[in-house]
Amino acid sequence: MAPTSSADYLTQRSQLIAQDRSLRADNAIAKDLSEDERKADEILRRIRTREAQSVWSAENSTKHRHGSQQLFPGMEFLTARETIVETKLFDILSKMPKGGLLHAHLGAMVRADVLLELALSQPAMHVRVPEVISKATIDSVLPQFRGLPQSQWTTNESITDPAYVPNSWVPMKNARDNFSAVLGGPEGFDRWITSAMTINPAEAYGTHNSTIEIWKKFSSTFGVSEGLIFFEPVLREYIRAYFLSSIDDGISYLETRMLFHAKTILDAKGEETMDHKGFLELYDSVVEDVKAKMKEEGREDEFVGSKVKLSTHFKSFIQCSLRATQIIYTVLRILTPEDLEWYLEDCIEMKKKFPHLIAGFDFVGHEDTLRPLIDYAEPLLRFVARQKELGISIPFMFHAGETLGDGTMADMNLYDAILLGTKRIGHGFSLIKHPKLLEICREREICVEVCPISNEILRLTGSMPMHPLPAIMNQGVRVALCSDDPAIFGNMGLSFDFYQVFVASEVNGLATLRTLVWDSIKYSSLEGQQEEEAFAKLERRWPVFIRYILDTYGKFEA
Ligand SMILES: O=c1[nH]cnc2c1ncn2[C@@H]1O[C@H](CO)[C@@H](O)[C@H]1O
Repeated sequence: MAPTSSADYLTQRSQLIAQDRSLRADNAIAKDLSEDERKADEILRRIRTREAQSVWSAENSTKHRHGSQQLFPGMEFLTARETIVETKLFDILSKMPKGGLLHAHLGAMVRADVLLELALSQPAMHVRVPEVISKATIDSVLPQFRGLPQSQWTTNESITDPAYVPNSWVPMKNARDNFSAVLGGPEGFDRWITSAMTINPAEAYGTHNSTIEIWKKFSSTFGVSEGLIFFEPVLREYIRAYFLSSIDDGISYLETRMLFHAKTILDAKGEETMDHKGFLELYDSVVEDVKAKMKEEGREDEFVGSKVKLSTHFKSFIQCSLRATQIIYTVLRILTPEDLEWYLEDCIEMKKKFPHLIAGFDFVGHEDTLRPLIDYAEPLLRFVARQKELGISIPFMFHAGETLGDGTMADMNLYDAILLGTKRIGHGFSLIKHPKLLEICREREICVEVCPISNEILRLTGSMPMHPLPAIMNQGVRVALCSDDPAIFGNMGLSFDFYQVFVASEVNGLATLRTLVWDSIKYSSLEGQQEEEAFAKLERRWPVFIRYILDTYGKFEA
């Protein structure tokens, strides 16, 4: 009905806004904030408004060094990063307990400098290149690393000496120590390797500014880092560093995608003997180590999955089945459907051996250019039937719709993911184009693992204000924010992704943050007592976070 007075108009306006937002997951929580949370919400909003002016406005743009010439909230992350870390809002978000990280690729979870240090401590680690490294080749030639068996260790000195024999192995430490002074010496070596394992703003926003081009660079980083990571002594410390740095950012539960494409990993002797079972044992033992360390430090609330104390005779059985499920078994979408069979069988075997560790199954790799899900429908349907027979459950957690396409193979993956019964959707960037799928996701609570910074760096969006996330959230689809490949993008932890999302929408408030955090546990693989434990830990930590906001910023930002 047309409004009859200005009071009536305002009432109708409020109703219309409320209706429009009624589907949002944070809607109920927004009405249910405690007094302290309401104050914290006001502070957050005020800081956001002030920093939009004091930090992210045109007046500051001249200070700005790389990439885009303009500053604005939610702008290109690689250009904005050093500014973000100085803001009050970032300080607050970095203190927030984040819940779970549900979309993360193991091969890209530890900072390049930390990985380099871990690898350098191993005398077995060698490097080789197809050409001598010089000013002319350093920008195009990529190194290959490998932990060699002792019988194959070399005493070669340098990969920058003109006498270097192409493709011969050089101990990594020698290659670094003797890296030519013209190329910056040992620090030049570190810079070279780091830039081969990360994406910089000149690439993302200049030379590789399209999804196809940036994916070439992105894929090449994995080729360099895998030789450093997948060597048992490094891998063990790498996983530990991944857990501890995540915990430091307030992440208390990790559901990690591990690529099981290679059938073996190098053991401590440099031999290819560590099979998938060996890898899962190693992962498990690091989980236990980290849990023990957190317990020792009285920080059990910061990491989920500690063994539950039970006094019944079921104790040992229940302890064993109650540890956190943590690994999503992934393969590359280059496999033929025939080759996939071996992996599906292997995945079932691993699930039987490590019921607490295997949380799901997924395909990885560039959706725009590699095989679509429909190619695998038959073996996947048999896989589901096999699980029923065996009484086990390995839900699909498919990457789907990580694309700008409309009706393309990658976009169509969304239909297959949903028909195949996916529990969550990885990325779902193109989901917003599909009204029926949005409705299904909302009704079946298929949570979308949204990776905002990844999407921006891989050029699906120019900046956060252009990202479909607000539209997805307004449609009532459940979301978990995720970092995807932070070692490559520089968005370590989850604080950066939360930051970019929070500044890019005026609707977002404390209730949004709370909902995203709680949903990251609700839509994780945690169930029953473990899920309750995770929520209980969050309930204890959240008020400490709210107190921090009030105590640190309450006076100044009132
Ligand atoms: O966002 C992504 N979409 C699809 N595949 C990915 C993404 N991030 C990483 N990988 C793929 O995962 C493997 C390492 O586990 C790499 O092959 C990489 O291409």
